[in-house]
Amino acid sequence: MILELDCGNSFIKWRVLDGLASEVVSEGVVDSNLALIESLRIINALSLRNCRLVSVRTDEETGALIELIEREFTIPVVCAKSAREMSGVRNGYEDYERLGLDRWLAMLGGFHLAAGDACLILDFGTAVTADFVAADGEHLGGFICPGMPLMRNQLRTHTRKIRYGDQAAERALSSHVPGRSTAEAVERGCSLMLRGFVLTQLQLAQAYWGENYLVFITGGDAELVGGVVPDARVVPDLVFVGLAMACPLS
Ligand SMILES: Nc1ncnc2c1ncn2[C@@H]1O[C@H](COP(=O)(O)OP(=O)(O)O)[C@@H](O)[C@H]1O
Ligand SMILES: CC(C)(COP(=O)(O)O)[C@@H](O)C(=O)NCCC(=O)O
Ligand SMILES: [K+]
Repeated sequence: MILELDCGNSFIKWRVLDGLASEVVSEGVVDSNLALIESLRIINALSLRNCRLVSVRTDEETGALIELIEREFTIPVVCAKSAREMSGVRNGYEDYERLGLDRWLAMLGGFHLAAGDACLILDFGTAVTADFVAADGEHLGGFICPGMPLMRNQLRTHTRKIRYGDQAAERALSSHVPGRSTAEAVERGCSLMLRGFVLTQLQLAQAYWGENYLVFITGGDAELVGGVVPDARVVPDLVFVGLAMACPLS
């Protein structure tokens, strides 16, 4: 079995594949290294052989997680690395190592799934990112802005009176009409910012490629922009698609 990890700024997304890497045996989202180990320990008949991971955390944090996994399961761990070019995609950053590895892998996955079309890849996590990959594999660049958790927390941290609970937040997003409570006003306001961001990305993609492009949406908060792009492909495991391409296990 293969353990796959996508270590974002807030959460670790994990999944266990069968020996042939063809089926997902188990998967989850955790907020710490220890929670990850606990989630894995309770899987019946777990027999890990390899681990591959991608991380946007510091080298120290990533190193500590790798050590923990090696110690706990005695398996080799491979880590996705930056590249100037891979699987037909050319990294568009001036300094290619600065491009977030989760973005890079989502691009590899998206370009692969697009099978020759240009693509716009949108990732809704702690941060929100947009990346443009032309049909010839050229990465034109992208955008980074705060995601829902950051926008919400900034408002809470820098105002005195924006305070509300998780349940009110959840209820607030049942519609996008002007809010009549703080929770509704903030949740709907931030959600509309994300939706507006998406529409702007679509305009740009259209200016580049007309109608000839695909939109991929991924990340834990992907559902916040559900319906904004009717033709988009929502691919929750897009980073894992790219991870398998960047870290093949023989
Ligand atoms: N099972 C889950 N556990 C935690 N967060 C989740 C879960 N499912 C969806 N989310 C949403 O995902 C968001 C985080 O997205 P994610 O892509 O995991 O971020 P990152 O990669 O930056 O850690 C949270 O704001 C939360 O709303
Ligand atoms: C943009 C990101 C913070 C997104 O991280 P996430 O929200 O998925 O945790 C991450 O890809 C990152 O740290 N990138 C490095 C900076 C860059 O891509 O230019
Ligand atoms: K991510």
